[in-house]
Order: sequence, then C-alpha cells, then structure tokens
Amino acid sequence: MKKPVIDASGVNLTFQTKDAPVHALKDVNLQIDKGDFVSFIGPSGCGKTTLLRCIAALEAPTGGSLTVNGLSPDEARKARSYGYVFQAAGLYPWRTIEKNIKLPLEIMGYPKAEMDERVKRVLDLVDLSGFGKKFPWQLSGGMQQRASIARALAFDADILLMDEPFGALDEIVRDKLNEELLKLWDRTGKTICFVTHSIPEAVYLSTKIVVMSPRPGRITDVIESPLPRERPLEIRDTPEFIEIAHRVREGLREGHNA
Ligand SMILES: Nc1ncnc2c1ncn2[C@@H]1O[C@H](COP(=O)(O)OP(=O)(O)OP(=O)(O)O)[C@@H](O)[C@H]1O
Repeated sequence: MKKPVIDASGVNLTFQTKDAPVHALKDVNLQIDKGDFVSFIGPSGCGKTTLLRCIAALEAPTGGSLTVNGLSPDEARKARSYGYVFQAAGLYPWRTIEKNIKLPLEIMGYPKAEMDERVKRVLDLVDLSGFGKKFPWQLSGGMQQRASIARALAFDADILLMDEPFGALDEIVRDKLNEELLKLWDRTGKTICFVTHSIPEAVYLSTKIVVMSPRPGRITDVIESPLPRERPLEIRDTPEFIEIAHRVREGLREGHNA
C-alpha cells in the first residue's frame, strides 16, 4: 500500500497564552498522497497556517502524530523535504532575483556551478528566464511571487508548502498565476499544500480540498475533486465546478454556525 507523504493522525495544538489557552488545532486527521494538490480553506483563525507550520516543523503539535515523508517534521525539515512560500514574496531588496534564489543554496554550501544550474532551471520553471539580474523592485508583484516560488523550488524538494501566496495580488494576475502553478505542478509532480481564503482558487487548483472551521480549529470536510487534471480557466463555468464550490461554501457555513 502507498504510504502518504503527509500523515496527520489526531493532531492537536493548544497555544498557552496569558489570557486563556487557544485550541488552534483539534483532532486533525489527514492523509496527503504523493502528487496531491491540497488546498486548506476556512475563515481567519481556523488554524490553516498553524497546520502548515506544524508540517514545516515551525510549530510542534501538543498531541497526536504527524509524519512528513515518513519522518518526523523536524527530520523532514533537516532532510530539506519541502519548500515554503509565504504570502509576501519576502525577497531581499538588495539582492538580485538570482542571488535571492541562491541564498539558501549558499548557506548550504552548494558549489557555484551547481547553484548556477539550479537557478537557471527554477527561473525557467516559473517563466522568469532573463530576469535573474533584476532586483525585486524592478518586477511586478506577480513576478516577485513567482521568484519566491522559484526560491522554494531551488532545493528540488518534492513537497511545496504555500501559505496564501497569491492573496495580495489582483484577480487577473492571480488567475494567471493559478494557471501557471497548475502547469508547474503537472510538470514536476510535486505534492502541494496550499492555504487560501478563496473558494474558486481552492476548487480550481486542488485534487483535494480541506475545509476547516475555527474555535477550535478542525477539519469539517475533505473533498476529493472529480475535475480532470487538465483545467483551463473556463472550467470554472462548468456545472461540476459550481457543484464543488457549492459544497465548499456549505461546509464553511456549517462550520461557522457550529
Ligand atoms: N504563536 C501563537 N500563540 C498564540 N496563539 C496563536 C499563535 N499562533 C496562532 N495562534 C492562534 O491560533 C489560531 C489559529 O491561527 P492561524 O494563524 O493558524 O489561523 P489561520 O486559519 O491561518 O488564519 P488566517 O486566515 O487569518 O491566516 C488563531 O486563533 C490564532 O490567534
């Protein structure tokens, strides 16, 4: 039997704060298989970022078990099992795009020739060939976010964790980046965990949609998408798409009323 890439079983996380404990994650059970594109959707405070941070070993669950590539999250982090893309591109303004992408590789002591080769490959993947010598401020917001995806891909980890990467972009740029991300996912076969507030974005991108609700943060629905892998943007007008979007909306509403 195929082992899940990410396996969460009864994961709980309670933050101890000065006022009262915050139950950020309650009994989270989730299996993510290799090559899945999983979106996490839910209202503010339902624990989406916390769950992603647990997978990335930036937070530790206070209960349950969580494995990434069969390892503990901390071991998986040391094995460079994933790349992480944040909401803000987070590029250093005094470094060129090329040098921003190289930074983590430099820290790891990669030889120069290999760094150059990797930078070229990831710039190609995000369609930014020719922009390596530019500084971040010379690029549009969408291009900066693509550069930050390239940086996360530089280690060639097979998992990509993305926390609302396109949340700050206008809708047209976002549509384009969604299309490009799907192509990149198809070409590379990576497993992607993607946090979003947008129902159409979640439905358009995902093979699996994880609906969450707050207080305490928990999973209320997991939808396996019947949509084909090949998805032109127009798929959003089909009855199948609208039906899944409806189920997500219902799930969010029920979580809200619970
Ligand atoms: N370090 C922390 N200490 C205390 N509470 C925290 C901490 N980090 C997160 N929380 C709380 O845990 C809950 C879940 O937060 P989280 O950021 O994961 O939610 P989210 O679903 O990602 O929200 P958003 O959509 O606004 O980013 C919130 O109530 C938040 O205030």
